[in-house]
Formats: sequence, C-alpha cells, structure tokens
Amino acid sequence: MAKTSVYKFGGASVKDGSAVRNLAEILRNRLRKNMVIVVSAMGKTTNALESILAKKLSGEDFSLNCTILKEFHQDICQELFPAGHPVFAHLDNLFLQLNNDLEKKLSRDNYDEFYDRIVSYGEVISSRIVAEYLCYQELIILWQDAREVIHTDSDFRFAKIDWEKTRKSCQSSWKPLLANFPILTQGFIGSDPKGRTTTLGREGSDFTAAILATSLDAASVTIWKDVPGVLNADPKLFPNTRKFDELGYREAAEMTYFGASVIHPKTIKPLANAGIPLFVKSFLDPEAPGTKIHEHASVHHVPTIVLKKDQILVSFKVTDFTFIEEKHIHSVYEKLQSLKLRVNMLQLSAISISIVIDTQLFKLDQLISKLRDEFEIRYNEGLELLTILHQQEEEIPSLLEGYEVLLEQASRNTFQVVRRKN
Ligand SMILES: Nc1ncnc2c1ncn2[C@@H]1O[C@H](COP(=O)(O)OP(=O)(O)O)[C@@H](O)[C@H]1O
Ligand SMILES: N[C@@H](CC(=O)OP(=O)(O)O)C(=O)O
Repeated sequence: MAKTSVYKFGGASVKDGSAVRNLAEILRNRLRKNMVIVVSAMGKTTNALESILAKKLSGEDFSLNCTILKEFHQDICQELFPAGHPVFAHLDNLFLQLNNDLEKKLSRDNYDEFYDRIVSYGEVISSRIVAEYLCYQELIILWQDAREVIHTDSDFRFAKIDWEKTRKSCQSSWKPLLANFPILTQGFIGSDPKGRTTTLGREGSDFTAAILATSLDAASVTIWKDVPGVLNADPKLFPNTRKFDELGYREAAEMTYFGASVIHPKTIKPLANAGIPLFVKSFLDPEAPGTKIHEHASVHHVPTIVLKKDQILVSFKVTDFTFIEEKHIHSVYEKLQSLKLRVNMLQLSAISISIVIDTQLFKLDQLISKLRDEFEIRYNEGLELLTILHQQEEEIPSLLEGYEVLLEQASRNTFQVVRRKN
C-alpha cells in the first residue's frame, strides 16, 4: 500500500473564497487516497474568537463580533457555493452551537478549558467549508474530526500529546479509511481523556500535521504557506531575504525555537525522530520546489534573522545583599513552569536574573505576585527580541538603528538583543 502523505493548509491559504479555490486547484492533480489534509481556521478567525472571549470575560457585549465572524464565513460560502447548498445549513448549525457554548459561565478559573472549546470552532467551521467545497469540485474527501484521533492530556491551551494512544487511533481508525479515500481534518485541536476539546498552542496546526504524519508512518509532510519556503528572515519584516532550498532538522528546529513563525516550534522534533521530510511550499506558486527540511541537508552559514514581538523583560533582583545562587534561579523557573511560561532569553548578573517572556493574558501579574516576596521585580513591556544566527558583526548596527537596546547576549553563532523603538 502506498505511504501516507500529509498536507497542511494554514489560515492564510484559506483566508477567503479565492484562496479556497486555489487550495482546490493545488489538490486537483495531487489528491489521492492515503492523503491527509490538515486545515486551520480561516484567516484571522482564531484571533477573532480570542477577542470574543476577552469581551465575554470582561462582561462586554460580543454579539456584534459573532455576527461579523458569521458574515465573514457566509461571504466565503456565497462566493464558493450556489444558493441552497447544504454548507449554509452546516454553517448556521455551527454558529448556533458556538453561541450556545458562549452562553455558558466563564471565569478566570475555567478560562483555559472554555478557551479551547470556543477557539476550536475556527478549525471545525473552516474544515467543513473546505471539505464541502472539495466535494462540490468532485475532489472526493472524507471529513474527519481530529479530536477522535489526537489524544492529549487536560492541559488546556497547551495540551500535550498522548503519542501511544494517538498512534493507536490513527492506525485503527484512519489507516483503513485512507486505503480508499483522502481525509480532511482540523489542525490545532485534540481531545483529553474525558473527551473535552483541547488545543495544542497557538499556530499548532503545523504540529498536528507532524503528529498525524508520525502516527500514520507517512512518507512526507508538506506545509503550504504564503512564502516561497523557509527564508533567512521574515520577508514581511526584512528586505532582501534568501530562501533555503534545504535545511537540516537541527537548523530548522533552532530557527523555530528562537521564534521563526513560519513553522510551529514543536513540528520538527517528531518528524526528525521518524526521519520524515518536511516540505515548506508556496500556495501561490505550487510548482516551485520550496524548502526541504530533512536529515542530510548540507550545512550553511547564511546569517538568519528571527524577530519575536510582544516580549516582556522581567528582572528579579535579590534584596538581601546576597548574590544570585542556584536556589534563586530554581525559584524563578519553578514559578514560570507553573504558569507555563517559557523563557526566550536569560541573563544573570551578580544580583539579578533577567528573563524575556512572551506577553500572555494575566501571566505577568501572576508571576509577580508569586515572586514579589523574594525579589525586587521590574519589568518592561512592548519589546522585541531579535536573534541573529551566524551573525556577521558588520550587519548588526543597521539592525539596531532607531532602537534602544535593553539587553544583549552573544555567543559564537548566535547574537540576541532585546530592543525597543526609540
Ligand atoms: N524565516 C522565515 N521564512 C519564511 N517566512 C517567515 C519566516 N519567519 C517568519 N515568517 C512568516 O511566516 C509566515 C507564514 O507562516 P504563518 O503565517 O504561520 O502561516 P499559516 O498560518 O498560513 O500556516 C509568512 O507569511 C512570513 O511572514
Ligand atoms: N488557527 C490556530 C492554529 C493554527 O495553526 O493556525 P495557522 O495554521 O493559521 O497558523 C491559530 O491561529 O493559532
């Protein structure tokens, strides 16, 4: 039997009617049985659902947001389907369910579980529309709910995969189906042991593609993006970028670790372990080769820039005239871990620990309240973390022009700076 291949289409590739049409054209000559297509929510739907949740939490009226979101999807359907097509009833139904779920009680205590339930609608709605459109185009595909095979723990918003159970479900439920049909499913979502919806972390659909690929022993994964492949910087932020024709798993993982948002950071590891190549290709130029990420890529030393926005620099200063010791670091890391906060950069001085973290709702307040008895805490918000791999000294000043530097760190291969616009 031919090996499975996995395609992933993110939000940008299904952001409007013509994007969905383009997706169908990409699949027209490529779709075959044994293929899994993973789709994300359409455009910025997840952000829109997050805004609805924020309004609900603060007791504001969010009905207009829901109407706008429904109209956004309805407009896409009107562009793709004739009046009276069953997709319109599906859409009505899903928005009815979403509104019912939004009626339920939300507090800071059940926020994460509630969040997962609500934001999952983005992927469910998108996958319904895309599946209906493909079938309407006679590209026959089976719609499957990812929550039936992607098993996780109950760590809502950052759920961890139960790899064994996921593999079993993929092999027993989906493998037989794939022998006859391609499957279309959702990225980003899974279910916990009680069957409750979980999510894998923002932008987690790339990771879903990797989970399904390893669980189905796939031959390859292709993620379709609005860029020609993996470049040496985000082309939306930096001019004169260069595309990598190939990258080693390790290099790609390093780029994503520092924040290159083109691939979700958890995607590479399972693929590397299983030796499954990852192709990053452009949905705007599907015939172009893109970037191949695999084991035997030749090593390069091209300077590579990664920019992470919305960063907070927090400094913890000891107040009792002692110096920083292991116990201080341990204490800070323990609290960070309990809040599921990842450190993007760390710097130690004799009397302080400085960390850089992502901006996340409520988290800074919680961190400060947990540590304010031990340390004098200062923080700066609205910062950017700039990482340059294989830096060339002469190019650094131009990247810092017009910025104030708050923290800087360099090793032989990596230069990092926390900066703020002047
Ligand atoms: N090194 C990089 N190479 C290519 N694209 C990058 C890089 N770093 C960041 N990006 C950004 O990643 C975007 C594609 O990823 P993303 O928006 O998450 O896709 P999707 O949500 O459609 O899956 C590009 O539009 C680009 O702005
Ligand atoms: N829709 C989710 C999951 C995702 O991965 O989306 P995208 O493939 O558009 O990055 C998010 O926005 O976080």
